[in-house]
Amino acid sequence: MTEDSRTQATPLLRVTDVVKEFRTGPRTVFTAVKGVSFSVGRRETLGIVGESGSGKSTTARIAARLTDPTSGSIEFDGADVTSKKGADLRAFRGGVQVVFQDPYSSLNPRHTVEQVISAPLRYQGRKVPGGYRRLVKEAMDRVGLNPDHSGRYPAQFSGGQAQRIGIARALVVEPQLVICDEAVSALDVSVQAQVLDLLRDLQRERNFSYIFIAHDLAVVRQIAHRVAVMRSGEIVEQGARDAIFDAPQHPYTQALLEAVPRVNPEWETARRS
Ligand SMILES: Nc1ncnc2c1ncn2[C@@H]1O[C@H](COP(=O)(O)OP(=O)(O)OP(=O)(O)O)[C@@H](O)[C@H]1O
Repeated sequence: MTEDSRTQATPLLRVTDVVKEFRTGPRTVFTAVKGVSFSVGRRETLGIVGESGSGKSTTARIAARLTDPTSGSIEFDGADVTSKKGADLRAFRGGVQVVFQDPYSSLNPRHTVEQVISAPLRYQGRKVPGGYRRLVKEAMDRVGLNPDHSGRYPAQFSGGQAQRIGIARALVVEPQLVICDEAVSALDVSVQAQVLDLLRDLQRERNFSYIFIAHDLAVVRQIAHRVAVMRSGEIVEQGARDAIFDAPQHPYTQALLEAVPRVNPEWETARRS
C-alpha cells in the first residue's frame, strides 16, 4: 500500500488542539498536553515517541476516550466523539482498543484467560450465536496461544504470551484502531520482534490502524508509517517515518536520535534492500 492510499480521504482518527490540564493543588494545574493535533489514516501506524513524561500516554488515553480532554476535539470515522456518553461512547469503544505496557497488571489476575479475552464482548453486550467461547478460542489461536489453555490464569503465562492475551482481548471485538501504549517495551528483544510481526500481520489481515507509543525509537522505526515526536506536552515534529529518522528538522528530534546507539550501518543497508 502506498503512503497516499493510507492517508487520503477522511482519516480514521483526527485529534485537534487537544489540551489536558491536571489539577495538582487547590490553585495549581499542570498542563500535560498543550494543544496537540494529529490524525491516523486507515491501515496506518502512527508512532508517538518522546521522553518519559512528555504526554504520550495522556494523549493516547484521550484518543481512546479513557480520559476527557480539557479542550479540543476527537473525531473518529468522520464523527465527533469528544462528548459521547452512554451507548454512543460504548459503541466508539468497540472500535478502539488499547494494549498496555504491563500485561500482568492490565489483565485481571483472578480471571481466566477466557474471561479476560471475552470482557470487551460483554462490555459491548455483543450477541454471539453459540456464545463467546468460540470467539475467544479463535482469537487465542490467531495470536499464537493454545486455545486449550483458555481456563488458565494470566500468571501462568510468560510475558510475551501474556501480551498476546492482551492483543487477543483487543482483536476479539474487531476494532478499527488499536492503541499500543509501550506494548512491547517490557519484552525481551526476540519476543518483541515476534509480537511486532503479529501486529503487522493483523494490520494486513484486518486493516487495523495503530497508534504505537514507544520510547524505543528502533522499535518505532520498524513498525510506524508516520511518526509524531512529543516533548513537554507538545508535538514538536511529525511526518513520514523515513523523513523523521533520516532528516529530522527539529533540534529535539535530532537530539533524541543522536542519543540512540548507532545501528551497524551494514545491517541497516541489508534491512533496507
Ligand atoms: N492524573 C494525573 N495527575 C497529575 N499529573 C499527571 C496525571 N497523569 C499524568 N500526569 C503528568 O502528565 C505528564 C505526562 O504524563 P504521560 O504519562 O502522559 O507521559 P508519557 O510521555 O506517557 O510518559 P511515560 O513514558 O513515563 O509514561 C507527566 O508529567 C505526568 O506526571
